[in-house]
Amino acid sequence: MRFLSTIVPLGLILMNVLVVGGAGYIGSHAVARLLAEGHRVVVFDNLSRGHAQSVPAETFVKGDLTDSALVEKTLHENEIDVVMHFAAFAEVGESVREPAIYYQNNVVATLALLEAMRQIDVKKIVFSSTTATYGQPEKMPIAETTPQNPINPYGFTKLVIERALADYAKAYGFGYAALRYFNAAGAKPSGEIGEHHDPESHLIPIVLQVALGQRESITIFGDDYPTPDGTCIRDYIHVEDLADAHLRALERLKPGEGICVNLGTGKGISVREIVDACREVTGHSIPAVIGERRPGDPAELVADARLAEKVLDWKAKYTNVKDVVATAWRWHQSHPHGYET
Ligand SMILES: NC(=O)c1ccc[n+]([C@@H]2O[C@H](COP(=O)([O-])OP(=O)(O)OC[C@H]3O[C@@H](n4cnc5c(N)ncnc54)[C@H](O)[C@@H]3O)[C@@H](O)[C@H]2O)c1
Ligand SMILES: O=c1ccn([C@@H]2O[C@H](COP(=O)(O)OP(=O)(O)O[C@H]3O[C@H](CO)[C@H](O)[C@H](O)[C@H]3O)[C@@H](O)[C@H]2O)c(=O)[nH]1
Repeated sequence: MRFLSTIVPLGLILMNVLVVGGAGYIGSHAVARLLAEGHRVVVFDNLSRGHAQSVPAETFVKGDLTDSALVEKTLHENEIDVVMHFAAFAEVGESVREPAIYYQNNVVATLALLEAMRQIDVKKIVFSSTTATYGQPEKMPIAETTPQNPINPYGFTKLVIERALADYAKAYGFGYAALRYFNAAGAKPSGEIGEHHDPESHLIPIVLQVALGQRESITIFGDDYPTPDGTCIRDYIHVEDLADAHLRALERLKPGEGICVNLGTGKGISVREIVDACREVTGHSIPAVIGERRPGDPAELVADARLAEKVLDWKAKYTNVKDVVATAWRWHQSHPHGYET
């Protein structure tokens, strides 16, 4: 007999959730939140870019998405109700240099996951999509009605899966959410878990590594963009706000329907402003040098997140970038080498 989701008072439905890529940065924060809410969680991750220490050991299954037998077994034995899918390669610059691994891991491996789900009749999924599916729109902020024209392979791979999910919803009755995150940032305020990529490519952790004395300076990739201070503008969304949106999406999945929403704060912050915020939070001078533009980088990406407010009843709680940086700084100070002891 299929283990039915437990219905507890106050209408909260507890589910069996498979978190694919749950040992990564955003996934581990979602896992912590799911467990805190009482859901039953199984983390499935090949640890290619994640850390077993970031999730409770009893929840963890090591495996690759392309190992269909293992994915099916995990779905079946744990009577999974819904999948949260974070597993992917997620670096714009790397995707330009190495598109093959992006198409393989983000497209081929995800299609294998969808097939395994179909085999076991698990048809609910929350998918990590991205702003990168929009490319460089002419108008800011970016709404969900903005055409999706990616300008780098990473964005294309995520758009392919959004389209596949829409078709799987229509043809097979999948219920899905494609959450288009803007730039994930920050860490759990307790400092227990946070961002650890090796090598690190994301702006805030790199700037904080300068403050920790692990790098001499931060290189700003281009100061000749058509933005007020010449550096790229992004919308930095706290990882705890992302986790919150996932929980809300989970409760709203319906067979045959898709929820496609932006997750951002609606505020654009330049690279220089991030460096300044890090200087203020850490009290370190953080030397910055200007370098070449990084291929594949759009000048400006800012969310119009009003649809998420309407559909998920969700709004970013962290709206001041200094508060976001402060949580990241707590994590980096307590874990200067990330999850490595
Ligand atoms: N970080 C951001 O700013 C951002 C923004 C938008 C969207 N996203 C998306 O959110 C998701 C999570 O991003 P993140 O920053 O936490 O990345 P991450 O690299 O920290 O986490 C990804 C996890 O997936 C695992 N994984 C990768 N391929 C796998 C496979 N084939 N089988 C099993 N496990 C596999 C990795 O080991 C890692 O633990 C990604 O899908 C990414 O595209 C991230
Ligand atoms: O050493 C650095 C690192 C980054 N940057 C700049 O800082 C900004 C942010 O760069 P990140 O690498 O931190 O993030 P991206 O905007 O490239 O991409 C992130 O957000 C995207 C969505 O907007 C994707 O989803 C992607 O997965 C995620 O890594 C960019 O303008 C980048 O050029 C620097 O100037 N110097």
